[in-house]
Amino acid sequence: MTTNQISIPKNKLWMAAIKPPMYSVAIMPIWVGSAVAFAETKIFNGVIFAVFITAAILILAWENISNDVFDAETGIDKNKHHSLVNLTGNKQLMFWLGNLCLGSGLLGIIAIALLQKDPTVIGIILLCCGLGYMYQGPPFRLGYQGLGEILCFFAFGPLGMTAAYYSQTQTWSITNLAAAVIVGIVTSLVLFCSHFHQVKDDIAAGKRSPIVRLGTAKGAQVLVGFTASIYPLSLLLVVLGIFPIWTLLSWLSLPFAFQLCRHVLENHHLPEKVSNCKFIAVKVHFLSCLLLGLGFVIGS
Ligand SMILES: C/C(=C\COP(=O)(O)OP(=O)(O)O)CCC[C@H](C)CCC[C@H](C)CCCC(C)C
Ligand SMILES: O=C(O)C1=CC(=O)c2ccccc2C1=O
Repeated sequence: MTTNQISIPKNKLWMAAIKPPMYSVAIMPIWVGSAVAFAETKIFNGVIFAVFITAAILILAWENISNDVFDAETGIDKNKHHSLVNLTGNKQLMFWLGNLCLGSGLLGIIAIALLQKDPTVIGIILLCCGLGYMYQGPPFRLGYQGLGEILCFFAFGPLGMTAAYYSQTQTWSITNLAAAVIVGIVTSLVLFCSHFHQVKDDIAAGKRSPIVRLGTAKGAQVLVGFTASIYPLSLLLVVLGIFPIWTLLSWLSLPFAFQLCRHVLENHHLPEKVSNCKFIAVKVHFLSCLLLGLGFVIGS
């Protein structure tokens, strides 16, 4: 532990460990999927929406708590003072707390399936949880091979949003899948950003994150490409008549997208400066998804 790190107040470490802003990534697929469902069918069940959002938050809490548990086993988090395992010194407790969150989240999903008299949503969410486990759990640990962003895209994009749409309508939708591509990309951007400041620890632990593979300079260019892609993509979907014109409201997130790209292009090689880029990416994600969903509701 360096002197610098010792001086971080405990409450700040706890906030960094719990990562409250990150939970918007669990909420947005449910919001956008339900908004597309409302736009297409005029169906909205508030109880199912509220239960699904609570369940998604609990499932993401499991993902994050178990991430600290599994990372404690590989040693990659030995310098991460805001790891829940390092903060509590009790890996077993964290393991069971994570499982409690997963169990409670899945109970919410089961409740939705019972209300619908249809197990489809359970199947889709179990698939998402499977991807979440494969990201970090043995023997897979696919995140260590740089495959996390692909898993993330499918879990929060096509799968998560299909589950949300289905939970409202018990049908499927191509428009929802098109919106899921945007939500999936912007969620994976958050994960991609989280690697820039961790290159040294990742290499030491044998984790070949996308930034370890590409290098920080190329990684910054890839980030700009993917960030920029969501805006013309949404425009194209409007021009093709698949999205209502109001979905272009999501372009109001552009100032944060510019801030993100500029910040990472300038600081990709400076861990202490680039470390906050994940939270700028969360702002891009939050605003673009919030407004995308709103565009569907207003345009319906
Ligand atoms: C735990 C995640 C990232 C943290 O990664 P990392 O190990 O680099 O972090 P630290 O440096 O802080 O240690 C996120 C991983 C996301 C995963 C690929 C997919 C998760 C799927 C969810 C379980 C499904 C939720 C879906 C929802 C819509 C119901
Ligand atoms: O702690 C993190 O870095 C992340 C946590 C998390 O739950 C998540 C979910 C979806 C995309 C990215 C991330 C993280 O980066």
